[in-house]
Amino acid sequence: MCCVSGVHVDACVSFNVSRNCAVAKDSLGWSGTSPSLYSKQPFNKFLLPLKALVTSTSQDFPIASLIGEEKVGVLLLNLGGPETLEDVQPFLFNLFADPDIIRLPRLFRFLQKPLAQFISVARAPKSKEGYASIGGGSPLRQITDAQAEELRKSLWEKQVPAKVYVGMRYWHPFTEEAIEQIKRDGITKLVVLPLYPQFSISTSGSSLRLLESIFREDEYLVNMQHTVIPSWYQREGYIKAMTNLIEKELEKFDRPEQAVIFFSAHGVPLAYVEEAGDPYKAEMEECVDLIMEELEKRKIINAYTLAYQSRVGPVEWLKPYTDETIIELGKKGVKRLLAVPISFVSEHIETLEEIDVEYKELALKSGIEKWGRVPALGCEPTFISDLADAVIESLPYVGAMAVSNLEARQSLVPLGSVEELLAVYDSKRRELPSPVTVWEWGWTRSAETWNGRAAMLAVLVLLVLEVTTGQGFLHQWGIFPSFH
Ligand SMILES: C=CC1=C(C)c2cc3[nH]c(cc4nc(cc5[nH]c(cc1n2)c(C)c5CCC(=O)O)C(CCC(=O)O)=C4C)c(C)c3C=C
Ligand SMILES: [Fe+2]
Repeated sequence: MCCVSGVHVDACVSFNVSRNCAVAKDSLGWSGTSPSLYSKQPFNKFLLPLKALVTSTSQDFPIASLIGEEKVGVLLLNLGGPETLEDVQPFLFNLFADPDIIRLPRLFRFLQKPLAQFISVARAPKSKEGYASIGGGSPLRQITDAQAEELRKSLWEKQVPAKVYVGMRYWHPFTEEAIEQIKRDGITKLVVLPLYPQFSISTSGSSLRLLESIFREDEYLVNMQHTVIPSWYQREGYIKAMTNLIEKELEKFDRPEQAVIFFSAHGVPLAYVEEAGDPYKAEMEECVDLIMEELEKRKIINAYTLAYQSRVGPVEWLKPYTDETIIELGKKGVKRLLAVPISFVSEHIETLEEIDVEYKELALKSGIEKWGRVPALGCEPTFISDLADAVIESLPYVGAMAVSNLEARQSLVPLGSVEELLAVYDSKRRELPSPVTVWEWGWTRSAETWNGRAAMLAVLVLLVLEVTTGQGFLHQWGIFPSFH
């Protein structure tokens, strides 16, 4: 680790990220994308000296005195997934109606729902095929419920009698449903824990934004003390749990030392990182670096790489892309590949279908002879116990003005209230270009409102015609077939 407690973290992380990319280049001989300048990201306010984060344990806190008569709740935030094939289109509608997934210029916000309807109907057949091939629906709800139950048990074993709730962003149980239950149960202290190890505007950010709007409108919630753990990829327990899984899968190879460790993260449009200040890429690179350091401590020094999967639409997403990288590695003569899904802690459609079927097939076609895949963490005990520790370590800051308070800034987990966390990235945030290009028509902010609206309505009519007839300019340009 290059970071020492007390060293200013901006400098520390940007050094770490650059070094990380250099290692990837050396070990595989191809150049990845250049590292983003992390010190320019607005969200780094919440990053803390890494050594402190990595070495923390729950034993540092007098737990009983923190809880007292309070009723503690933990709200796990997650994406949600369609449980049946009939759910697929409405699930996609909810996803594309989210301005953190498709952000239209202010002038065109009124088109968000029609556009979501259009894209969800267009995409549903392909998505349904994917969900049909993994058993007819997403396993996310079941796995997240099991994680919530294991987390509850772990907290109770650590003398924290908390209730754990699941709030999904795009499907049942919706965040609103979880909040209603939290109110019925009379929770007085709430820890908000997004189940994404790395922060992205499109995932944790979106869930927190929704939560903020719910909190703002509700008298009970406005007064409820809460804190948020926005990302936790740097925690020792998580890093060790991931490393254990990788080590175990490597042992299944005939010559483990020759397997390339292939971290595959869910992508985001490049503009999220470069224009909107999403810390996702920097956090991902640092996470991979920490796992590789832990492997090195165990004398495992395999070559490795990080690529991004699951892009939607034809705009540029984070690179290198997983499919192109697999082909590249095959050309370079790599014969053994171990895929490691890194951005999500449950099995889901993109591990079970995209990685296990599509990328495996591509790898075998590209000359890879032995393919392995690390399972998602699910209810792995080291991981669950570490999540419980993260919750316990956050308790002293529930209700405190964490971010503006020096003590909290130096705390063991990065904390902040929902409102404060969002304020930080909103302060610099510009409009996010949509991952779908249909609206990118060179409209300027100064364009006349009504001219613009009339033209966009005309486009909408064309789009509706295209969906209903299956023919038109988007099909000709291959825009629909390029959805993942
Ligand atoms: C960290 C993880 C994820 C990021 C970042 C993310 C960004 C992102 N996703 C889409 C579009 C889709 N995502 C879909 C499913 C899906 N996405 C994630 C995670 C991240 N998404 C998960 C875990 C899942 C699967 C849920 C499940 O049911 O198992 C889908 C639907 C599936 C499909 O049709 O392929 C879409 C569409 C965008 C546009 C985006 C960033 C802007
Ligand atoms: Fe996604």
